[in-house]
Amino acid sequence: MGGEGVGIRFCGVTVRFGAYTAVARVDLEVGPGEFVSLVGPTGCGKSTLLNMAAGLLPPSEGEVYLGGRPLRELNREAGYLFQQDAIFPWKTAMDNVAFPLLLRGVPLSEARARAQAWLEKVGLRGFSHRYPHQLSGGQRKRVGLAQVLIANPHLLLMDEPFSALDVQTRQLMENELLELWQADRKTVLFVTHDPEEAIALSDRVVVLSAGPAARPIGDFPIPLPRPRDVAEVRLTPEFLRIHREIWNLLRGEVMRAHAGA
Ligand SMILES: Nc1ncnc2c1ncn2[C@@H]1O[C@H](COP(=O)(O)OP(=O)(O)OP(=O)(O)O)[C@@H](O)[C@H]1O
Repeated sequence: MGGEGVGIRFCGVTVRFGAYTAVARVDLEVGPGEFVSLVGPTGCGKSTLLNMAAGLLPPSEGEVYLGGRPLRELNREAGYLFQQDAIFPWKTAMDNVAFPLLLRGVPLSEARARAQAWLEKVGLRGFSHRYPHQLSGGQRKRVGLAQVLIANPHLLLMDEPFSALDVQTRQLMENELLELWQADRKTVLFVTHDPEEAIALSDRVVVLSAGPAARPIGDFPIPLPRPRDVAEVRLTPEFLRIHREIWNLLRGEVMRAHAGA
């Protein structure tokens, strides 16, 4: 697969839901091929920003640019992975992964061959004929990842994709994601409430303030060497230093969010 990442930029973006201002005057840029995580207290607007990047939600004010062009419709260069599984229960793993290709008119036999290759890349060789209910949570997540990546998106939007998994499975999936990402450097915007996950994965971690009118209040470069093992990197002094800095900023916002809830 080819396809480097495409950059995305939020420029003075404000989103209102009726009288409620969710995010206000957000300026945020994710460069081509960069892996950026958004962390912030619950309800601060992380999913709102992802939905804008997906072109599902227009800003009330400001503009979102995709590769330098204003994004005014559904973002067809983006692949979206949610916390909940979005795979079809009535299709096998193979047909779930082949589905985006069939939508594009790729013939069935070719789509299935490419789906099989992707199932192997995400560690599901031998599981292609299973239905989602015959797979574990981690395996279903792998099917979802293959289904998104087979469409070769230039931008990956991930909304707490691994938060429902147990710790070991989650770390395996995080390492696999990093490996796949290193292979062709798609742009990634990753939402998580967990600063440790954000630091272990990212090139930069952006901290959002509590809502209403949330906005970025910290932007931390993560100079940890790659390739990374997400479990091992957490034990390094550099990781702990960055974690302390981010948590010092985040803690106050988490408390503000709870006080306002
Ligand atoms: N369609 C909507 N109508 C009204 N309010 C909304 C809508 N979507 C989101 N909101 C509000 O906007 C704010 C931001 O929501 P969003 O889902 O982006 O937060 P989040 O940071 O992703 O939260 P969490 O970490 O809990 O998933 C919240 O207060 C939410 O209640």
